[in-house]
Amino acid sequence: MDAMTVTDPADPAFVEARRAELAERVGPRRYQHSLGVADTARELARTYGVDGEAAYLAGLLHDWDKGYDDPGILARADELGLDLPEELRAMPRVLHGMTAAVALAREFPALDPAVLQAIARHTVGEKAMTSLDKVVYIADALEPGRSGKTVERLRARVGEAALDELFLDVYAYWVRLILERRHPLYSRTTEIWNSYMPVQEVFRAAPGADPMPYGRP
Ligand SMILES: Nc1ncnc2c1ncn2[C@@H]1O[C@H](COP(=O)(O)OP(=O)(O)O)[C@@H](O)[C@H]1O
Repeated sequence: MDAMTVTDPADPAFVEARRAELAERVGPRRYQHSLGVADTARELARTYGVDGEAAYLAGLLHDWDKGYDDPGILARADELGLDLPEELRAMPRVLHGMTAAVALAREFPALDPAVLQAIARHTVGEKAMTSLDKVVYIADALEPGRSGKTVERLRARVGEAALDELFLDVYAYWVRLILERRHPLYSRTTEIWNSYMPVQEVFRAAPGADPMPYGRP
């Protein structure tokens, strides 16, 4: 029997079947990246008390739809019935996680919704990310194939920093990269970032203080 015909996630052969299929869906570099994200997600899961097998599977499948080019991913989104705002239609590179989650749910209905959600959220994130979502998001940036000083500094924080802190550090790193590359930034990114910020303490001046202490020439 062809290994790829194993479609039940409860079957121990399911992961191997999807690995084989992924190797045909994406190029060799992207396949290696996916294996790296899967392994890194499993390690992060162990460190931060998350389900390791769910993390591995979400990491393995996060780039399931990365083989499509820009017109291809838009056609895929339409075929899957995703209702995309104009802004996202103009940013086809951010769509592959969202389409993958919907496509995988359709093809493998028994797949854990928590795994699908982590896949959907791995590119632009979301408010109220679960620990599994965060682990996959971080693993995407820190897998062994990624290099650079900032990546190394972030990697060194694994296990030292709390998961929430590490997630925000990686998120901030990605946003900086997008700005440095002069790429457009998805408008919800600010809203998502702000949702993780603590409520700011409001500074109140003493009664009778100069109302414009910083504004006077
Ligand atoms: N908030 C964002 N706004 C706009 N583009 C983004 C945002 N986050 C990620 N991207 C871009 O989406 C693309 C895919 O990112 P990602 O899914 O993290 O990579 P990969 O799937 O290759 O591991 C990249 O070009 C990245 O810069």
